[in-house]
Amino acid sequence: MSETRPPYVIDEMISAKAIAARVEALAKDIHEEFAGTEQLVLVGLLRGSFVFIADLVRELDLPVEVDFIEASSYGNAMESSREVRILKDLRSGIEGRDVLVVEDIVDTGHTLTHVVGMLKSRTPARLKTIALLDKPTRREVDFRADWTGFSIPDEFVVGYGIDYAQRDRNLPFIGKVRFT
Ligand SMILES: O=P(O)(O)OC[C@H]1O[C@H](OP(=O)(O)OP(=O)(O)O)[C@H](O)[C@@H]1O
Ligand SMILES: Nc1nc2[nH]cnc2c(=O)[nH]1
Repeated sequence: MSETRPPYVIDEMISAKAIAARVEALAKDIHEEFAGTEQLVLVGLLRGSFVFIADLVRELDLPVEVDFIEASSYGNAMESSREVRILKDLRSGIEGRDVLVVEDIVDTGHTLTHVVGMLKSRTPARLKTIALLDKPTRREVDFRADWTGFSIPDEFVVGYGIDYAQRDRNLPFIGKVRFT
């Protein structure tokens, strides 16, 4: 789909080392919050969170179940459609259970607002959210994750699971896209 992507370079914004240190610290917070929970359900939002959840879960010394929802609102574009489509739902029921939704980035806030609303209607015991990145200046709806890795400026970012038109998810760092 290269026709949707003009030429660009990627400038590193957050190094792989800084991400690893932050994920380790976040895992300590999660551990404190959910210590004693019988089995925490980690819900990763595909596709962007797959790297973050993989690193986070390996830092958690808790009984966890891992499940996924696939949500999409950007397609191959750089602007949100504001219409969140659920392409894949959870396999497990979450009624009466503790749930942590794991997201890569909160931008307009539409994706997590939609997903949290949907999951709350299933009456979990506790539902919390964690996002690696937050772009607070872009918010269009009132949403705040319970834990955030890094607050970043209004730049279009890629790497560590996050794509530009399905590319660059495999970069080990977070970088900003700069058109050339
Ligand atoms: O706060 P918002 O403006 O709603 O944006 C955040 C969402 O946008 C991206 O998803 P995308 O729709 O690109 O799907 P993907 O995760 O499969 O790349 C990202 O992974 C978040 O889920
Ligand atoms: N790739 C990418 N997807 C997003 N979705 C919402 N914000 C962003 C961003 O900065 N980069």
